[in-house]
Amino acid sequence: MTETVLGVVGGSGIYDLPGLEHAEWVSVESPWGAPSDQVRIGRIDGLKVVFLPRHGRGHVYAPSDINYRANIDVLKRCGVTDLVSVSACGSLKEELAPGTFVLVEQFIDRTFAREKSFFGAGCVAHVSMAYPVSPRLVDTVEAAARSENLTYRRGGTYLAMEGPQFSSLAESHLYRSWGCDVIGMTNMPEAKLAREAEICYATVAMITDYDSWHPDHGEVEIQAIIKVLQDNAANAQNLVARIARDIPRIHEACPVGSDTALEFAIMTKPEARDSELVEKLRAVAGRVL
Ligand SMILES: CSC[C@H]1O[C@H](OP(=O)(O)O)[C@H](O)[C@@H]1O
Ligand SMILES: Nc1ncnc2[nH]cnc12
Repeated sequence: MTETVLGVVGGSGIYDLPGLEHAEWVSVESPWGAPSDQVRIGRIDGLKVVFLPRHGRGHVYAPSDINYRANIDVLKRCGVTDLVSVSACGSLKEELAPGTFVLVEQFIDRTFAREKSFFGAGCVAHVSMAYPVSPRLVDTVEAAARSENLTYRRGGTYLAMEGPQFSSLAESHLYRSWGCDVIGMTNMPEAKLAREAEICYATVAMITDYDSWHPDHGEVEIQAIIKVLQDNAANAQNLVARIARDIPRIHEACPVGSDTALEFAIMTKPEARDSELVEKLRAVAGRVL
């Protein structure tokens, strides 16, 4: 029996979580380097909540500069079982207007300049990413979105691009032709690393703009994005608080195996493993090492 610990990664515009009781900023060290910031640890209705601002307070890190491995490692060290990412995203569909919350189901990873795995030479592992989000966690997020009267849609594919520049018109049309629904720069490799760390993951994509494809909306403009983010920050924070109040206090087994992803994933024989890497893996993979 494992007690639920809710992790929240706050994206652009979300640098704190008001409503956390007994909250304090805590430094957590990681063998994977420096995380984006200290974590804010507190309680909501008795539940332990661990918040990490993805870009750091003051928005210090660009998407390619975020140390995703350190971030997931410190969340794991804090006991996080279930992680909700709150992310600003562009819309690739007419019906997903700015202000809509999309509960993402799938990802296409087009990032190319990031460390994407905790594993590698000396300890090789392959986990499944067929179902990257945890449906049970999304159930909780959806119920919370409904209770908060948010405009939301469950399902959708998130295209992760490298950035930091926004897409060209041709790229925007290409991603639409692939059937993608939203576009952002951060949820990969975050979702992959959460899976390797056996943490259930869900993404709340807050639509801030129509990317560059929409004939009536023109190019993406950061001022317009910031305005939508400011208008929606309270909604996002209320949503997280509701999730924290409603999520079951005992972590329920994930139907797609997020919390047991490493069970048979490690290929390298124990005697062939690199002891330094094994030591670094202690928090994320200690259960199976
Ligand atoms: C502020 S627009 C671009 C920026 O916003 C998104 O970040 P996050 O997912 O952390 O909310 C997007 O991925 C870009 O990093
Ligand atoms: N159009 C867009 N492309 C990539 N990331 C975004 N974040 C918010 N809007 C975005």
